[in-house]
Amino acid sequence: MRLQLFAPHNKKIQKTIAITGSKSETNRSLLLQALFPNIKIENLSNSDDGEVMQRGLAKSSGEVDIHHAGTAMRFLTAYFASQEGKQVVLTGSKRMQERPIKVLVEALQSLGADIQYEKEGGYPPLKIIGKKLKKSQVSLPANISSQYISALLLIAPSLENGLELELIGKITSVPYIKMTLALLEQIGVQTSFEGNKIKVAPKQKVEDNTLVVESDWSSASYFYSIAAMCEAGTEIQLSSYKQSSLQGDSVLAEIYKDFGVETTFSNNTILLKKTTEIKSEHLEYDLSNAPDIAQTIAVTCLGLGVGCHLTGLHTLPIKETDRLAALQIELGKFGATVDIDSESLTLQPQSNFNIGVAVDTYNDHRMAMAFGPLALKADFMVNDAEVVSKSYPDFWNDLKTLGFDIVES
Ligand SMILES: O=C(O)C1=C[C@@H](OP(=O)(O)O)[C@@H](O)[C@H](O)C1
Ligand SMILES: C=C(OP(=O)(O)O)C(=O)O
Repeated sequence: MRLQLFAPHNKKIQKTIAITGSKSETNRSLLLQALFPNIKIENLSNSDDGEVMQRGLAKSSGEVDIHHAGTAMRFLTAYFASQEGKQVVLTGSKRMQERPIKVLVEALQSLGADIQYEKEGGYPPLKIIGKKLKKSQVSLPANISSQYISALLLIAPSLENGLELELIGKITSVPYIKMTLALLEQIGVQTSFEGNKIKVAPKQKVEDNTLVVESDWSSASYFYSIAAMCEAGTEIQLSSYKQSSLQGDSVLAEIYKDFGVETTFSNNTILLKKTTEIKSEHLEYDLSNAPDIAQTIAVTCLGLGVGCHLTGLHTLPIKETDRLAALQIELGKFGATVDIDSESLTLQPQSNFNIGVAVDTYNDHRMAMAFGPLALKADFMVNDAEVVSKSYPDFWNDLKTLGFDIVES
């Protein structure tokens, strides 16, 4: 589906949007619920990634296909490996078969797991024969994806002696590891994270518990970008959010102050207010703790004619697509000058945009959603716009609610 996007007539937007639960919290909560069935979950994500996780957890044999969902791939690998009596082939989309999983597989194998590669070594699909894992100590590299670490931590309370992880190298995407530990703590599991060591105590049963998933901050990023590109006086209210979030992407509230967007928290909502015009001509952020908002920020900067230097982006080449390469190409279509290396992106400021461009999305929901707000500055098209369903199926409808004119072309 190709969509043509046009800006709202009124660029002083005043609207309210309800966003569903964080996909990261959802997929962790679902796994914990599979281990401890007396856990209840509220405000689940309605994303494809949440759905494939639910379907995967319901299976105990045959093929489990998690499509593009990185968290489902990594979390289910650990889950099935530790479930005696279950035997599956865990697979995913063509891209998922290019996303590395060796670090996690080797860590699980050293704990005693039976996992074999069905095709290329180091990559899905995986043949997993579930076993009772008896060992409780493992070391693994921490600089490639935090999802390997979260996957191990999530199954840790169900292992007879719990788990001790030693993390090697610089730890990436740290807030996601802390989110996993916080959810374990919420269900009564003892954890500690000191230096490069994480410990999780075993737990056979947990008290009845309801995990209330906060709405998705990565999804909120697109509304920050819209607010930043709108006229002063714009107010966009989003629910349901907390001031003390488990999601690292809540750093948006700080970052977007630089773009003239103030955030007010009240009664489980955030109000994004565009107060002032941006003053800087060049912005710099280290996004190693919040990699999923890199595309949003790059496009906001393009829209506002601001230059930026984004660092800490070393995980972007192994996400849904190589996001650094994809950004360089697609920002370039609007006339932008973009330099990339293996962990950073630099955008030069510019004031005119090419119009009528067709943005390619590379099976990456965030390529589509990050560019969406740019319709406030230039009419353009988005190819394969349905990709948004990976994390935010209602995205285009919510943009229409804000007054964007969106038609299929
Ligand atoms: O644990 C999680 O829920 C996630 C961790 C991050 O991945 P990396 O740790 O691979 O950067 C993030 O990009 C992804 O969208 C979700
Ligand atoms: C990187 C992402 O997802 P995952 O790794 O879970 O596929 C994302 O949603 O931006």
